[in-house]
Amino acid sequence: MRDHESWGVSTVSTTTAGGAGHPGGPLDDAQAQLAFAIDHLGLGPGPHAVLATPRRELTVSVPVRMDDGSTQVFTGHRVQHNFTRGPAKGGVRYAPGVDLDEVRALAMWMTWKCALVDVPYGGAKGGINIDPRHFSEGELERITRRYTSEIMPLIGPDQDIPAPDVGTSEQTMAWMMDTYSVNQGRTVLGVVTGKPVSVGGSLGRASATSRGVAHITLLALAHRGLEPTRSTAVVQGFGKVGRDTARLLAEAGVRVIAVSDIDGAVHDPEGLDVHRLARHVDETGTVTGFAGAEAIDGGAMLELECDALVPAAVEGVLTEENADRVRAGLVVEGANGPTTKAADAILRAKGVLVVPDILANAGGVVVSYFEWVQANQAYWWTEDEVNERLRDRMTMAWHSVLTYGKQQDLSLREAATCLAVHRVWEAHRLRGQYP
Ligand SMILES: NC(=O)C1=CN([C@@H]2O[C@H](COP(=O)(O)OP(=O)(O)OC[C@H]3O[C@@H](n4cnc5c(N)ncnc54)[C@H](OP(=O)(O)O)[C@@H]3O)[C@@H](O)[C@H]2O)C=CC1
Ligand SMILES: O=C(O)CCC(=O)C(=O)O
Repeated sequence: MRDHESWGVSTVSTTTAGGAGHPGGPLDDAQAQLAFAIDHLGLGPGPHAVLATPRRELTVSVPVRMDDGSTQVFTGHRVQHNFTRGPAKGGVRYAPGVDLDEVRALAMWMTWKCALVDVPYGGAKGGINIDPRHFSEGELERITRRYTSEIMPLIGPDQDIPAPDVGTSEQTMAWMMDTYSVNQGRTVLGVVTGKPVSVGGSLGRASATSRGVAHITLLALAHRGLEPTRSTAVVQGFGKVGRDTARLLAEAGVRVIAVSDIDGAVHDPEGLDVHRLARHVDETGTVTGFAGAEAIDGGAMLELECDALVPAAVEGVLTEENADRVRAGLVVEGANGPTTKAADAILRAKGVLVVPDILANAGGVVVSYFEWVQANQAYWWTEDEVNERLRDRMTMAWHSVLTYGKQQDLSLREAATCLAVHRVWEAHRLRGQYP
């Protein structure tokens, strides 16, 4: 691994970095989950301080020439929470309001997620505070290339491997891979995952997160004694995760009664025709206005009676304010951090089974791992091979969380976090990295 000091990358001290974050914000919640696991596992203040603190953080200015000739300077971040089990891994987010605390929380969740599904990575996340909808394709390309250049000291196929997240795409990853490769003077396919298949992406990666979410939803429904064809689902978000989750659930026979995007929600108690809805979104850019469905408020949609509610958009949508009105039997977290700590407690008290993000949406990073393995070996698997191996990993993770939760009388979130923290700390201990 390159010496980050020699690249001028700032490091962080345990006293300043990775604190509690905004009260009630994602970092606050992530830190509370870690504190619970540390306590439950009987690990002391030393392990707690190590795991509460990102190993590296980099904040960069991204100056970019706009189409009108002006120059704008954006702020980007890359946080590596942990890389004790392997290179850091995690997505890059382009969204308004992205800040260091949000990226810190998302990076910590990546560490637990990778450990839980036992891929040999640590956790990282990156982001730029922009609304990508307000920029042309050319501007997005220039923003991406400059951001990649600025975080270059941190990333690399053995160091930190970015992937798509909210507001980024396969195309973003192709630009990142190209920028990195041009600087190295050779093509480095393994530097990012979630690339287009024609430039070293994996078959099955585009729908992998959704495939994992749908598979876990079906396992959770079965756990509750529910047949897919007698079940209903509501999906928030119709992007890379939500859209295929809705499709795959519908293909499994689940009645998807409502979906939403940032513009609003559409509802049909008889079940939406998800394929027709996807065509409508391709034509109009939004789920709203879908013929034959009732338009409803996106917030009200979260309170519809259903068997499985799948928040697959942004964090902090199930809160102290609305959790008591949730009428779903299950919440399956397609998004990262959609349920606040307060909401989690309310849902648990109501008997709602919450399948946590680090389990439910881990399919993306599982197939990112497969993509990295394939790219490093320059040998490509069939889509069926990818999907089958993904399914096995997700099933294994589900059963291990369920079993540990039952044994220890823990919620699924508590069980998943404890299992993951235990694995990460075990790696620290075996490597001799403990205070
Ligand atoms: N992509 C991946 O592989 C993985 C993603 N995740 C997580 O899944 C979540 C979604 O990511 P992804 O699908 O990639 O992101 P996308 O940017 O592809 O899609 C986000 C979707 O959420 C919608 N949205 C945004 N804000 C709201 C809101 N307030 N109410 C309802 N819908 C909203 C967007 O609407 P609109 O289309 O109108 O903009 C869009 O449909 C994030 O939490 C991400 O971290 C987790 C694991 C892997
Ligand atoms: O595919 C990856 O590497 C990470 C995806 C991601 O950002 C996530 O799981 O939250």
